[in-house]
Amino acid sequence: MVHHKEGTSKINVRDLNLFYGDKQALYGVSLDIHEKQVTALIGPSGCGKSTFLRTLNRMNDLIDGVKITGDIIIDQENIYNTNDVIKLRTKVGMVFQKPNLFPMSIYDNVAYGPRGQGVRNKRELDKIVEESLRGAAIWDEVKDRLKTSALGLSGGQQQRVCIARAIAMKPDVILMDEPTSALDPISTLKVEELITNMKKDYTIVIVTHNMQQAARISDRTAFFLNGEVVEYDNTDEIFSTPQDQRTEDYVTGRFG
Ligand SMILES: Nc1ncnc2c1ncn2[C@@H]1O[C@H](COP(=O)(O)OP(=O)(O)OP(=O)(O)O)[C@@H](O)[C@H]1O
Repeated sequence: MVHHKEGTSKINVRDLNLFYGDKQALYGVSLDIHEKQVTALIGPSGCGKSTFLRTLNRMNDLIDGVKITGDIIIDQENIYNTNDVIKLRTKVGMVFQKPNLFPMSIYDNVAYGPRGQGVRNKRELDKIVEESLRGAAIWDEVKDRLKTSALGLSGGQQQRVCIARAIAMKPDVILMDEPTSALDPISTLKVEELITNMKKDYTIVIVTHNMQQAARISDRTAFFLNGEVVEYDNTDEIFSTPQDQRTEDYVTGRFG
């Protein structure tokens, strides 16, 4: 018998199909993502991991000709039934593959979202900026240069400021699309440590090409192939005793 890790489900995906025009990219995806866990999405290039990740905060809405069927329920609410996409993206934040800070100061980057939501009080903004940078384990490195350009930081530091910028919006869920693929090994380790610490406060879904990374940091892993979820289970199970031959072939490096 398989013992599933404890956890309350935060996101329920049911029979999700996604089409880019005539081309179907996701086929009948159903899975539950658990609260305050790290869920990793793995699979070969082009299998639909990023597409799936982006459905969770409706980032695909921005692409012409996308059609989606099925349900994604977050906290009992079908996210495709709401008109308030801004609120959804506040609750479900995102960190991209390459750090994408704005050409402004570190402080202004982190304060950008809260200011947009109407926070004007300097004391309050200072507090949010400090808490967010602390939450992203970068405060000590930047506290003396908050007013300098964020683009002067190293790539690894910039990625942690991107995480701080996501945290500043007080999200429940943080989506990360290969957040360490542009980073050197030491920065990668720092971001992995950070993700591990963040799961006490956030539900994290991460796309990664790095299987060691999925094994190190995630609680659950979904293996995607050709737009389908082949297997979804506790990460330990996926890497030690996968049920499907295709999962085994992939995690042992026989293809991909
Ligand atoms: N904007 C788009 N328009 C049309 N097709 C797209 C678009 N974005 C992705 N696709 C196609 O959808 C499929 C899934 O792509 P997706 O980027 O989700 O895969 P992935 O598993 O994240 O790949 P990778 O690991 O290389 O990032 C691919 O066939 C891709 O070519």
